Parts: sequence; C-alpha cells; structure tokens
Amino acid sequence: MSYIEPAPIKDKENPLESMMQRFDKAVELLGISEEMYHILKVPRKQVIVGLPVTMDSGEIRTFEGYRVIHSTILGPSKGGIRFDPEVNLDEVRALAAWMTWKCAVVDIPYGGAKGGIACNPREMSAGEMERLMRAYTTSMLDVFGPDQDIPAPDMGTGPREMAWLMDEYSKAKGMTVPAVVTGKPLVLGGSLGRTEATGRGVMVSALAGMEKLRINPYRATAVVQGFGNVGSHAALLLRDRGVAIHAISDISGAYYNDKGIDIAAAVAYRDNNKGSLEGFTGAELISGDDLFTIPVDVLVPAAKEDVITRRNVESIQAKMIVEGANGPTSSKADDIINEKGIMVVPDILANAGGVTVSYFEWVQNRIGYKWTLERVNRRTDRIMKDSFDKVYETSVKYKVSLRIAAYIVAIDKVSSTYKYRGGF
Ligand SMILES: NC(=O)C1=CN([C@@H]2O[C@H](COP(=O)(O)OP(=O)(O)OC[C@H]3O[C@@H](n4cnc5c(N)ncnc54)[C@H](OP(=O)(O)O)[C@@H]3O)[C@@H](O)[C@H]2O)C=CC1
Ligand SMILES: O=C(O)CCC(=O)C(=O)O
Repeated sequence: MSYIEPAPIKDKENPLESMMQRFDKAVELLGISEEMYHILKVPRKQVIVGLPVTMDSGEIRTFEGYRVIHSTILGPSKGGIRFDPEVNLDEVRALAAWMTWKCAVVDIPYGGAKGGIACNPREMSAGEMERLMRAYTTSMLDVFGPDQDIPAPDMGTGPREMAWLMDEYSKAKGMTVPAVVTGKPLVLGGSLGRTEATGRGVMVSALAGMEKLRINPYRATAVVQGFGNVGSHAALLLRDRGVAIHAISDISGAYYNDKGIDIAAAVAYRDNNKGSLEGFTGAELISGDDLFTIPVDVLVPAAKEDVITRRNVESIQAKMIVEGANGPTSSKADDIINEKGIMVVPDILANAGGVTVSYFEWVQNRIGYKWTLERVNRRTDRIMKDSFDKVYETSVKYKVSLRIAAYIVAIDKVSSTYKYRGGF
C-alpha cells in the first residue's frame, strides 16, 4: 500500500493570494461592505477525500481529491476537475473562486466550484484513471447534482473522464443523468462545439483586443504556451483568422518558427505521438522560458497558473496577453505589465468560452434537444464579444486594467444578486 502525498505548496506566488489581491482591489473600488466582503470571500463548502485505487500492479494507492464550492449565489456551482500532481487545496480554492467571477462576467446563471485530484495522468493507465474517477464520483455523490454542482473537464481530464463520471453518478441514482456533468462525449449528450469552446473564446477575446489596439489579424503574430485542449484550439482558430503562430509549447519544450508554424500538422503530430510535441520537426526547439521573450503581437498562456511572474515579466515583448489558462499571471507581475502598457485580457473573461458552452450543454440536456454547431458558435461569440465590451467600458469608467474591470463587473453582479435574494 502506498499513499500519494499531495505536492507541498511551493515557494512561489500562491494562486489564492494572487486571486485575493485582485479581489481586494476591485472590492475597494466598488466600495462594498465588510459583511459582503466576507460573504464573497469564504467558500461555501470544501471537501477533501481519500481515494484508495487498485493499480494495474495490484498495489492499492490512496490519492487525495478535492472539491471546493466557492459560491452558489448565481445558481448551481460549476467548474472543472483537474488531474495533476501539483493539485492542492489552495489551488482548488483559487480556481473555484475564479469560476464564480468567470460565470458572473459572462452572465451565466452559475456559481463557482472546482475539483482536483493530486495524481499524474501521464503515468497512469486508462484503467487506473477510470477507477480513480469512479472512486472520486462515488465520494462526491452528495456534492454533485444537475441542480447542485456540475463538474466539467480541466487540465488532465476530458470527455472520457466526464463519461465515467456521468455513468457512475447515473448508476448510483438509478437513472441516466446527463446534466450532472458537461464536456461529455457527443453520444452521451455532449454539446457540439464544447471541445474547442475555450480556445474559441480566447480567439474572440484576442480579436476584440486587437481591434482596440488597431492590430490587423492578417499581419499579426502570436505565441501559445501549452498545446492541450485550450492552447491547440486557440492556435488553430487564431491561425484561421490570419494570425501567424510563431511558437507553441508543451512540457517537452517550445517549438519556434518565425515563418509561422503549421498548426494542423502540429496537432496531427501530437495526436500520433501520445499527446506530446516531443520531436516535432516543423520548428526549432527552444526552451519553454524563451517562448515568453519572443517579440509578437499576442502571447497566449494556455498551460497553468503562475507562469508570468516577477522573474520573467520584464522580458515579455508581446503587445497583448490573452489568458487561456486560469491564473497564468501572478498578481506581483500585474503592476509591471501595466507599467509596460501591455493589454491583458484576463482569464475570467478570455477563457470563459468553455463554461459558456458547458452551460449550453446543460441547457440542451435539460430540454432534451440538440443545437447545431452554428447555433452554439454564434451564441458563444456573441456572449464573449458582449462581455469583452462590458469589461472594456468598465475599465474606461474606473480607469483600471481589464483585469480589475472584470473583477468589478463580476463582484458587482454577485453582490447585487445576493441582496436581491434577500440574504442581506
Ligand atoms: N479545458 C477547458 O475547457 C478549460 C481550461 N482552462 C484552463 O486552461 C489551462 C489548460 O487547460 P487544458 O488545455 O484543458 O489542459 P490540457 O491538460 O488539455 O493541456 C495542458 C497543456 O499545458 C501543457 N503544459 C503543462 N505544463 C506546462 C509547462 N510548464 N510548460 C509548457 N506547457 C505546459 C501540457 O503539456 P503536456 O501535454 O506535455 O503535459 C498541455 O499541452 C488550465 O489553466 C485550465 O484550468 C480554462 C477554462 C476552460
Ligand atoms: O466548463 C465548465 O463548466 C468549467 C470549465 C472550467 O473549469 C474553467 O473554466 O476553468
């Protein structure tokens, strides 16, 4: 028997602190009361579970899993499940709060939650992953529910894991409950457009930002860190709008080509190479750190938190950062970015396309009807563009960055909803 220790919180800028610093700034500008501050700050529920799983070797390993419900003020809580060795409670708490603000920014009727399991999916077989996901679902039967808390994919998980979750939950309830989870395979009630939705939202946000900066997409260049669900779809869709992608990266390194990378070839290579870009020959191999220093119009961090910090922020030469990942920029880097005059389209706006189409999937499951891809994309684009415009106007009104403006929009929405519900 062995026990997988969750990774200790590293000596780096803690994502929860980064989230709270932005939250505090926005709260101060909005002038909300002390009572409301605590209502919005403290998560409603935090669940930690031990998950014993039989590995293929016959050994039983116990993993630690988390689900944090940050808020249910706007509706049932919503947020993905992350499988990653570095998952810890503080990270999940920050990610859950970001979900609350994200749903509020794009005005969809959900609160915020997030889940995670400290595990390494790269070292696990499909059978081990399945047993782990089913054990987690069983532990969360009282937490999850189509009107209660609705999970979805995040780093290290995708439609396959959501299918196992739906099946395990449905078996326990004695009926098929597709609306308990989103990001499912199409045959199980998944929505057309969900797989590429987050990347699509990144593309719409990037184009809206370029318009403000008067950058012509057909002459624009970009680099994308992370080539998973979000990064690869963002790269494909930006390329479709004329943007030349000069570098992409994953854990194996960054791949640079100043003539523009053939993104479709990179996707095909990754898909035939166990999900990795390692050995990709359509570009020069450079270090992951060097990707941030390339002079381009748009930098899209689409891997994980705290990749833009005080350590590397000075070397960034992009005109715009569009945050595909959650929390890629530490709060300490924000001030320097603002001084440098770089526009940042923040995570809680830029990557909200995923939860938007998750909401559409949930709506379709509840009405028992399937929308066309054209309808999903049209509605997603409109929500993303309207949300960008609202955040932009707020940034002008309060003379703040787009990030603080997005927090202002979100906190205002959640706090006024709380008052309408009569909780105050
Ligand atoms: N999936 C979704 O719908 C949404 C995701 N997000 C956020 O987007 C981010 C990415 O999620 P998603 O695309 O789903 O995750 P995936 O697991 O699909 O992809 C993550 C990618 O990041 C790469 N990566 C991890 N660490 C590094 C690193 N240190 N340097 C370079 N690349 C790295 C991975 O490489 P490798 O494969 O080699 O490990 C992989 O290419 C996360 O912050 C997530 O919370 C936000 C909104 C919705
Ligand atoms: O699709 C969803 O419901 C949530 C996706 C997610 O976890 C995120 O936006 O960070």
